[in-house]
Amino acid sequence: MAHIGVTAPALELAGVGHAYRARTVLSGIDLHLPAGRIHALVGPSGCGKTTLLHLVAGLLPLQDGAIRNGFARSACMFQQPRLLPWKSALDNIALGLKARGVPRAARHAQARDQARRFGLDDTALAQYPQQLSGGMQSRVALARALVLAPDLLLLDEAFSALDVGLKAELYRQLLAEQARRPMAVLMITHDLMEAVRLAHAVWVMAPEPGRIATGFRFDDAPAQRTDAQVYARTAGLLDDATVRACFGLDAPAPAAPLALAAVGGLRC
Ligand SMILES: Nc1ncnc2c1ncn2[C@@H]1O[C@H](COP(=O)(O)OP(=O)(O)OP(=O)(O)O)[C@@H](O)[C@H]1O
Repeated sequence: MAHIGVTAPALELAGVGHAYRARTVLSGIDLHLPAGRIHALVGPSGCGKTTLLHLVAGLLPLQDGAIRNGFARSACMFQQPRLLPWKSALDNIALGLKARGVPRAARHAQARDQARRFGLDDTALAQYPQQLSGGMQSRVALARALVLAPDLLLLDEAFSALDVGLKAELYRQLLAEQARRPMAVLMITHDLMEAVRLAHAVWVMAPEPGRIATGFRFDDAPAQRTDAQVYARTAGLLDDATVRACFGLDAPAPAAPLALAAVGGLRC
């Protein structure tokens, strides 16, 4: 893997591309994610978001460009909780700690601690994944990622299968965790509003081949954002001609375009 010369902990992508056989699905992706920031990559289905995240996570070999992950500890959460069915919720949360060689009593104590912050009590922790609701399984999956105290968290459509109430709860928990212990988060989603709610920067991808078409910065703390701000900013993004083109939407109505800057957004 090629290296890029930077010193501060950051995730750096330069000119990253990928092809499946002869088909190029990603081209020329540049990204700089510093510590303590949340960046969202949004784009239509099939534009290569998961491929990009898998390249960052090292789950796919790098073909083109350079990726430098300057963070010491990374963790991932996927759309499917991917829990081990033969292990209790507690053991699932403690799995990564076990892989790191943390002794049983210590890893269970850390896992319990993390689980409590996510509203998982001892009864839930003793259960096996198939005994838990989908929402509980997602909490276990997020706790399993965060118990590792990652300084880079990769989220692949982690919340997209959840109902609105549970989404809001996991958003709160993620942001509370970030306030407690700042980490960089790279999340991919096709939900523009989720990106606007959680991220400091939203990068919008165009398809065929997948590439970053435009980006927006929101400098306020995600945890402080009100619903009204999130709705207004999402509407502002949806008013942008480049964003609309990326999602295959018609051109915006000519009347009264919403100035994104008026609701605290800046084009990157
Ligand atoms: N293993 C593979 N072999 C061949 N083509 C693949 C493979 N994985 C993904 N693709 C194709 O590459 C393109 C990008 O897929 P990818 O899953 O990265 O997109 P995505 O933006 O995450 O999509 P979605 O939002 O629907 O999950 C798609 O056209 C997909 O069909």
